[in-house]
Amino acid sequence: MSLGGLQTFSRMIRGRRLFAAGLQCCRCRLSCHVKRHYSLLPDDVKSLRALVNPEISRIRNIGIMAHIDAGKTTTTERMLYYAGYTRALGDVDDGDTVTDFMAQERERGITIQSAAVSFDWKSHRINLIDTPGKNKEIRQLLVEIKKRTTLNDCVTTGHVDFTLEVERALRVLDGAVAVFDASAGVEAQTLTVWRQAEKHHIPCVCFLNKMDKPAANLSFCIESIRKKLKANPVLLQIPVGSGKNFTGVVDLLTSRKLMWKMKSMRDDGRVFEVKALDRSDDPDLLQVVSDARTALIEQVADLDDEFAELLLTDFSENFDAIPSNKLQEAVRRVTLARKGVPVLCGSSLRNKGVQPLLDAITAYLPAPNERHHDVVRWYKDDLCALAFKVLHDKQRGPLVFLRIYSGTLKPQTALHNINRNSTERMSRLLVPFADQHVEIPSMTAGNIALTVGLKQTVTGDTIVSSKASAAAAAHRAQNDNEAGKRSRECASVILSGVEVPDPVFFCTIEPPSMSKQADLENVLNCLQREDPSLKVRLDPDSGQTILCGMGELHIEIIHDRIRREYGIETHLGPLQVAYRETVLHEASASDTLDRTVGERRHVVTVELAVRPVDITSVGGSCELAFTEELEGQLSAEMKEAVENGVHSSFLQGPLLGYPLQGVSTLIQCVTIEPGTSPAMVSACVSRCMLKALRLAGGQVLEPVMSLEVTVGEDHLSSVLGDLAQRRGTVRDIQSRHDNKVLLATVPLAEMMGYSTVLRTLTSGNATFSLELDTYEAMNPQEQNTLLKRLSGLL
Ligand SMILES: Nc1nc2c(ncn2[C@@H]2O[C@H](COP(=O)(O)OP(=O)(O)OP(=O)(O)O)[C@@H](O)[C@H]2O)c(=O)[nH]1
Repeated sequence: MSLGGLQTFSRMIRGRRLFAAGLQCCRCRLSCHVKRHYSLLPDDVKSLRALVNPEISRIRNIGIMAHIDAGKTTTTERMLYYAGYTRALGDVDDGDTVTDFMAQERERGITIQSAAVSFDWKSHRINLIDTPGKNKEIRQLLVEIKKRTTLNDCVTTGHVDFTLEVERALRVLDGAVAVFDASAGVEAQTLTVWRQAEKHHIPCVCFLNKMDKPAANLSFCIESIRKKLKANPVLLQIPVGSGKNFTGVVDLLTSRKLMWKMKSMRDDGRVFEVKALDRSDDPDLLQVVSDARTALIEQVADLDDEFAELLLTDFSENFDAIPSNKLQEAVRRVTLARKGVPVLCGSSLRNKGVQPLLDAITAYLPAPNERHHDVVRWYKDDLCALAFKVLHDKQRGPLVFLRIYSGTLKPQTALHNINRNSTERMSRLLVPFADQHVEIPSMTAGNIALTVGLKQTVTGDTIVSSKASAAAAAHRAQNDNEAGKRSRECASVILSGVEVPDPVFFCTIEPPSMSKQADLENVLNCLQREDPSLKVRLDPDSGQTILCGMGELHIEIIHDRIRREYGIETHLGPLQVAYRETVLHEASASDTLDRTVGERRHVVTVELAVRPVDITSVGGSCELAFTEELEGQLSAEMKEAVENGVHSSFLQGPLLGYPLQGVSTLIQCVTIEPGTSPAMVSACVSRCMLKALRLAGGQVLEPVMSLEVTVGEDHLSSVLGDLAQRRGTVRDIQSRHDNKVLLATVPLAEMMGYSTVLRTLTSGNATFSLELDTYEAMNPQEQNTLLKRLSGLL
């Protein structure tokens, strides 16, 4: 239907609304006035061992996104309870919920790691992948960090520390539930996660929680979804009563009242009454429901041509008579096409409205086979899975969470990891149930599995059944691509994992005694496999272990986990900014290495040139090339030795020993006497590189962050003044309601203590987030100061 057609249709239906309103819509449903009592639970808690592979169309892989304190954990707990997987209602305020299972989380009442939980609801399998909440973690961790002397003057990097956790969870979701505090509407953090979900084209359902609060406001929330999220809210329920008197909802699809008539404060809300609206109901409610239902039909018809056609052909006399299943099918299409988001309401804490939310998840969010995954088709029915989380269990070793995209996973089989080019044996296959795991004999496409025995797999790796299967998939991809743009390499059949940003901070980490060094190394290896954004390296000069992370909180959490989970008390050195280096000019150098080791003489001569390249055009990396002549002359072994020599020089710049960026190297001549070892070739190349880099003149690059500050107009000028002193550049100042949103870039090194300063400047009325934007050359004066400071002269 054309836009004009839709508008005409919309006008038509608006005209009808006055005519068809109120009683008529109730009358047509009088026949359904059967009072029923629903108990959605079997008497006993379900046996987890009864879990079997569900049909793919009945699987829902979903996540819950929410602003701090919106009620994500409480809602999850209610879902598990009503689905029959927990006997008692968990309470975040008592710290006994199922999904927050790490010790730190229990103690702090926060959700750091994504935990996956599987449960069944009305013959559907729901795999709930927890997307971690951010601001509360940051706030609580800051309180702890402030208590420590070493990190007193700290930098907070806002969302940056945790973006990867959320991205990782979103990557494997098919749908999401956005939980809002109905008295607050859309808040800043939801906005960030919502944008991330949009990037992954994830269909969503909105749940307006906390309808029991006196300040809960339905129309305000709907407006904020429309305005702030730029989404199209499709209201499916009308709340009955408000504040303390919120007792249930009217389902606009069926015009039935779902009422929770609680007998006491301890009533768990399992049983609720479902009753068709009738004339005995409050006339105001009848009117509101009638208007809202007509508006819903109108809105859905505007968004879905199939529904609009059905209305105009079969129900043109009475739009309101459209069967609820037809309306539901249309809402589903609208949701899957991301043209609208169904909105429901309830109060998880008061045990109202969660069962209809579960119904909505199964009714509107997509099954795994309704989502498009680019690479998966090349595998046909072969196994293709993505490792989206690695955890370490003291008894069982690494536990790898896999999202299976195609094929079947069975325990006691060898699996091939394309990213690591390694094959390893998976010993056991489990269904994840927070910190309980249930063993099962096989798992099919669309599911979330937990595996034991994969020791090399890292978060983000693609797992297939064998090397041959990966090659067959690559072959299919190659054949299918007529233009032949796709390479024959495995890269084309790797699922896109999570992009790992470069770490911006680092610090030394020391064990309490040298005897614990090996244990610490082992722990750091485990942690790196869990979290690819954590980098660990050895300082070649001091021999110290260096932790590199996304932000102070990131490093602090790692520090905390080493202590709690592995029992090692470590000492962190001061946090330092991860600078980079580049060169200013082109320069050439040559070098000869002539060394006799034992009986053997090694002689090699190298000539090479380095030059600066635009750091933005090469995405921060360095380039290496050989002259055409050399390409033909060098053996594969010697070529690799030369490459190793160059790459090791890229890791340590000549000025301060920071990694190089934006440097292009051309190997012009390599002459190697027979008997020379590859290690000597690498050593000579590294030495020659150092000469060339020194001749080319060094330049320090510093991480520049993009900063977003939300502040009241009264405090804007003081925030701007402070930013100027921090070498900040203001990009834009936008208005958001009564606040100003300041967008700027600022060197990370200048952000020490920013959260404290901002709090003081604005009397606590500002929030900010910080993300790595780019690396930029420092001006000569700043660079000199830095060089002096780092060499101890200042
Ligand atoms: N009044 C009211 N309070 C609620 C409701 N749901 C949750 N709460 C309360 O809100 C607070 C936060 O609830 P949580 O479930 O921890 O929220 P969360 O979104 O999981 O929090 P994070 O994981 O830290 O982001 C707790 O004190 C809950 O008791 C509700 O429906 N009504």
